[in-house]
Amino acid sequence: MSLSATIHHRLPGFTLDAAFSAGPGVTALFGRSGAGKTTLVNAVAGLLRPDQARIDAGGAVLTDTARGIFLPPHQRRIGYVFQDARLFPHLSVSGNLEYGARFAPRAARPSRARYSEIVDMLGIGSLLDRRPGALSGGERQRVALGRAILSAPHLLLLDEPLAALDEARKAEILPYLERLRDLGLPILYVSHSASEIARLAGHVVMLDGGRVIAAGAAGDVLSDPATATALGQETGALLAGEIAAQDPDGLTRLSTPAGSVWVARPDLPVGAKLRLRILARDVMLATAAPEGISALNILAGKIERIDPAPDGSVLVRLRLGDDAAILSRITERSRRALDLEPGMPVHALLKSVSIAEIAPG
Ligand SMILES: Nc1ncnc2c1ncn2[C@@H]1O[C@H](COP(=O)(O)OP(=O)(O)OP(=O)(O)O)[C@@H](O)[C@H]1O
Repeated sequence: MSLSATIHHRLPGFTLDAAFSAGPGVTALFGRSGAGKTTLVNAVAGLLRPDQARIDAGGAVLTDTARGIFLPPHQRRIGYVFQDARLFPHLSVSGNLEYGARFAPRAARPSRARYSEIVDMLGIGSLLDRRPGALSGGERQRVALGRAILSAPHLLLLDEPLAALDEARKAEILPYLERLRDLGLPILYVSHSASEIARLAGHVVMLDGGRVIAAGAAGDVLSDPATATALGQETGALLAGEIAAQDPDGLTRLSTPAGSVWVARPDLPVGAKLRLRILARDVMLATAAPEGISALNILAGKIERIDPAPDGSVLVRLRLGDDAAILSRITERSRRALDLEPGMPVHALLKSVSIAEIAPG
């Protein structure tokens, strides 16, 4: 199942002109406030009738303005979860879930076993008799996710599902979103948070001013300097790694396409796969292999490009081996002092490396 969309829509003072596709797993829609994310998601859901558009999902044409096709929202097989759960306050949790199931076409209506499986997956079994007013924000979102999944959708649209939650509730719900992702359904996930995206998304579509400015694998988009304006201090790259060894001094060696990286020991076995996030502001550069320095993680690479960053610093993109790229944010003064140019070999000193995600399995 996949989604492909080309949408052109004019609002007073704003034009959405975007084309993108999304396959199974999470595709993050990312961009600053006012970039057009909600307008785009509403067009996919059929809540907005675009001026010109073609939107296909799993072979079905949802919108094709050239042929006068516009399926109403309830016929699109799309589950939509908003920032605020929007549960029916007068129905119990089970009433809300059953309402979702009623939207599934007869042939796809969830069985009792499927219903229980989803209730268990979201950890809401003990809440079934309660009304939404008696649930925490995180619980309400889990019920809203359950209601959406039980409608047997071909596609899930999650519009900032964690935005209204505090950090503790966010941390509580993220593992459920990971399980949801692993169901293999395409999920379009609108978020402002680079760390959520680093944790959940396989693909990223970056919007700015109603246009797609970068799209592709999360690692490629997040290390694309074009995305720095939207990401600000959160600009940083992803690096895939696998636990290679647990050293006796408490550090763990990861093998990555860029070479070995050491992190404080995560409680995981050798062979476990991880996704590391390396913020551009945490990467220093040296033109010669540094000696007498306490930094553990020093990777050799080559400068691919140098771009001015919005805050007056510069972003240096380094290629590290065939399969990895990271960004370093340095001052223009340092760039000049080191005479950095594309093509130069350099050493990257990683001041900090965080684990963005532990791959399932
Ligand atoms: N019904 C409308 N009429 C006129 N302008 C609108 C309408 N809806 C949205 N806009 C404008 O379209 C632009 C995109 O809005 P949209 O809500 O899609 O952005 P967004 O990326 O989802 O923002 P946020 O992250 O703040 O939710 C904004 O400039 C907004 O003011």
